[in-house]
Amino acid sequence: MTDLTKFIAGLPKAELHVHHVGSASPRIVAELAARHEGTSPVPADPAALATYFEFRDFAHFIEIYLSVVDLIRDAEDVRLLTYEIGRELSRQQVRYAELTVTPYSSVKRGIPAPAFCEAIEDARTGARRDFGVDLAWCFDIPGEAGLPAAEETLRVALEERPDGLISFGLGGPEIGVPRPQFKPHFDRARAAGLHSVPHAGETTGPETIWDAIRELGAERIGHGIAAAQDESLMAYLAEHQIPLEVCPTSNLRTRAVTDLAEHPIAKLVAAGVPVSVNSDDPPMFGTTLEQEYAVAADLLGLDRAGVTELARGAVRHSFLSASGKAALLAEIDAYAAG
Ligand SMILES: O=c1[nH]cnc2c1ncn2[C@@H]1O[C@H](CO)[C@@H](O)[C@H]1O
Repeated sequence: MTDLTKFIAGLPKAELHVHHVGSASPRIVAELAARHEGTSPVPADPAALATYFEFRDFAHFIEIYLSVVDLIRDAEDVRLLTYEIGRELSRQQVRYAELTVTPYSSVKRGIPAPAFCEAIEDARTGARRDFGVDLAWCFDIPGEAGLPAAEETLRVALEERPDGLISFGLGGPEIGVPRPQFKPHFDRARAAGLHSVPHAGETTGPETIWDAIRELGAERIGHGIAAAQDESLMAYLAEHQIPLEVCPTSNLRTRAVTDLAEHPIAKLVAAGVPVSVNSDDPPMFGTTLEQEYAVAADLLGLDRAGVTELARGAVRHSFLSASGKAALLAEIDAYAAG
């Protein structure tokens, strides 16, 4: 383990772009697959999952992702999965994470919204108590399910309003899922005090990011790597300090980029675009947040001060309270000075 890797391992962190079901560890996925033996294509053997999580392209990734979503069949599955995510985050010194949760996918599979929200809130309480990790929720629309999913996601957000809910997002494929159709839903979510953080520019071009800004009022962009194709967009993101939640290994494994050496994060940073580094769906991509910091350090030529600044930036870009930000920034600074 290099000195920088050791430094990253102990560095207090915030994670802003990590998906609920996408964070299910091979052990949890295998346990759920065994519970539902014979009714799912997902292997019940953790070792076989590595092969199962190899993706031909983004559409194939979504297909595999949804096969794991099918394993989440009751509130206890939801609670177990969410609590264990807290354990894994604490192992990486993550103090705060904004977890992207897709209530529509579970409600559609028969888990009532109140039970779903109670389960994630139980896990949130447990993660804070047992692991010292503060979880917050982003409720996202699974874009491939269109307007019915948008309506239901907004209804659950506004009617259930779990304590940890802080933002409203849009995930799933971008191709064939134009962002403007969701303007009414984002308008109502923002009017209710939720932050707007849609995915855009992951698998489509800069125009999707412009739509996310102009139509959905995006305060941050999920991925947004296509901004590197549009100088005026990068200048706009830099001027208005609209951060990109960049997930380098995700982009490689879903084939959004062909080679890490070609990843546009360095171009984005050079243009002054604020970025954070995130793991997205860590077990599915064979990565961790720690590893993403190491990948970013490599791509950006960062030393200890550089990765410390990455961690500070994620805290600044987060929707933590001012006091929460101050406390975590102070902890990061104390660690870096040690
Ligand atoms: O990298 C990603 N991009 C877009 N959507 C993603 C990603 N990772 C996980 N999801 C999830 O895929 C589901 C599709 O129904 C959504 O729940 C979205 O949150």
